[in-house]
Amino acid sequence: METNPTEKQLWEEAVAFTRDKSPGSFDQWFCGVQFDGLTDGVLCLRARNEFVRDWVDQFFMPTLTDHIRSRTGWSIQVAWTVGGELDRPAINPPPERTVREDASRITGPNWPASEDAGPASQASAPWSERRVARPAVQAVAPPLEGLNPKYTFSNFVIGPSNQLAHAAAIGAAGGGGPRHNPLFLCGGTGLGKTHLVHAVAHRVRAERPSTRIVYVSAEKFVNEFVQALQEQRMNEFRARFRDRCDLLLVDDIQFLASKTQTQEEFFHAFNTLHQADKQIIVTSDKYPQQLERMEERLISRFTWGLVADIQAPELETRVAIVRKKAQIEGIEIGDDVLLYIAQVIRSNVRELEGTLIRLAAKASLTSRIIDLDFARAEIALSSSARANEASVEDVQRVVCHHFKLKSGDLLSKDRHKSVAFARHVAMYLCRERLKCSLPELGRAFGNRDHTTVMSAVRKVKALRGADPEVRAHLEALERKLGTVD
Ligand SMILES: Nc1ncnc2c1ncn2[C@@H]1O[C@H](COP(=O)(O)OP(=O)(O)OP(=O)(O)O)[C@@H](O)[C@H]1O
Repeated sequence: METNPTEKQLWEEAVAFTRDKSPGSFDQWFCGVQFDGLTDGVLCLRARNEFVRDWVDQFFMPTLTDHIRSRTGWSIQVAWTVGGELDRPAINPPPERTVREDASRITGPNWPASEDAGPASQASAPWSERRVARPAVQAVAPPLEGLNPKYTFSNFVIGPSNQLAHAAAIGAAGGGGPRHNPLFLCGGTGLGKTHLVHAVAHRVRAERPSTRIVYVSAEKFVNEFVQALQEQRMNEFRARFRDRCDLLLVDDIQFLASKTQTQEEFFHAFNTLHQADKQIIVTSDKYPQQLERMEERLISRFTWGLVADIQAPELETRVAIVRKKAQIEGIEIGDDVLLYIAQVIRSNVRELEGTLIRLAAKASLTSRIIDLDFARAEIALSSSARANEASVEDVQRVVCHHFKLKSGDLLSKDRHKSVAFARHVAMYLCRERLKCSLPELGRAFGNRDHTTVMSAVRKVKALRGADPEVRAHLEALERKLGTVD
């Protein structure tokens, strides 16, 4: 097919732009792709086989078509032809390379080591055969944005508080045991939900590298959806979350609250994947039934598989977690100090970890060893310093983070139960800890009357005595604000 030079130029620019991001892997795949033209926003490409088409489509096309779109303003659709001779491949294959060399070339920061390159016996095959030999390329999982390399199953400490969630995650990763679909992981902040989701992704990438994994936070899902709507790229968006996905991992689903259109879109993606028996894992800070401003049909789907909760870890698990983190970070610390940290920080693993890292940093700066006296003094110091330095804004920020609200929610007119509760808690904490006057607090919380503040403070004080859940929230918040006792 003859191509207009300008269009060809656009293609070449987009190729160069995309190639820059990961030249090794790009070359590996694009020697199996040919440009057949770009007309009226339709990009015609030919792929050597379906495997190459699917891979390129999923991992390179979004960047490539985005680039053309940004240069032209066109909405780009890709039309693939599969098979036939490629007389003008996008990248010319280098004539003399061994498979092992090729594999080491595609090993970048996000790529597994070259032992994934496939059998050495292939090294003697000609490039033209090797480049389409599935094992050589299939053994390398594509990059997956946002995964923490330390969040693996082997770095996860199992205890009574999380063993169900852990076993279910192993099952969802295909590691034996029952597989539940969807798997809904829920629990308070910093208890390891994201860690388990990343661990599933790492395990699947290592064991079944051709699995197409999509990992997003619910917030990112919303943003991508809105952007796709604005730019009229819904087909592409739907393809990403429905057709080109074998494993969907969505963190913090509670973020979809009130976003009805996004919920609708997520509902359809969920159904498509579920019907095709594609694994879905969702995390949330609440049980499905407690999700507010979420469509009923979505809530009911979340309960189709397994709802596995994670509770705050018990003392033994906390000690084991601090020990594991110390090993991972290479921090020398005695058992008595481990126990002390685990005793004073009770509700949140993220905080446990933060305390350990802070102690290690301070010890190294002051050339001290981390003994019990040092740990006691430092933890007390940082607690009171945090308490003294706290301002109304700090309290509001910590409360928003704890209850997963947006920063403006506490000052808004939103009277929804969960927002109002968080607002009352924040007012209570400011009054108790910072000794602010009632009118001062009224002003700081969206110009409310001082009587509103007074009744909020009274209400929370009463609930603290009567309701263990409220007490647990307050204790967690106070620890975050600096009272570790
Ligand atoms: N059982 C565990 N073993 C080892 N590390 C853990 C465990 N549980 C939590 N962690 C660690 O605690 C930190 C917080 O965990 P994570 O981010 O997974 O929490 P989360 O439940 O997703 O919290 P949030 O709801 O705030 O996003 C991470 O560094 C994680 O590695």
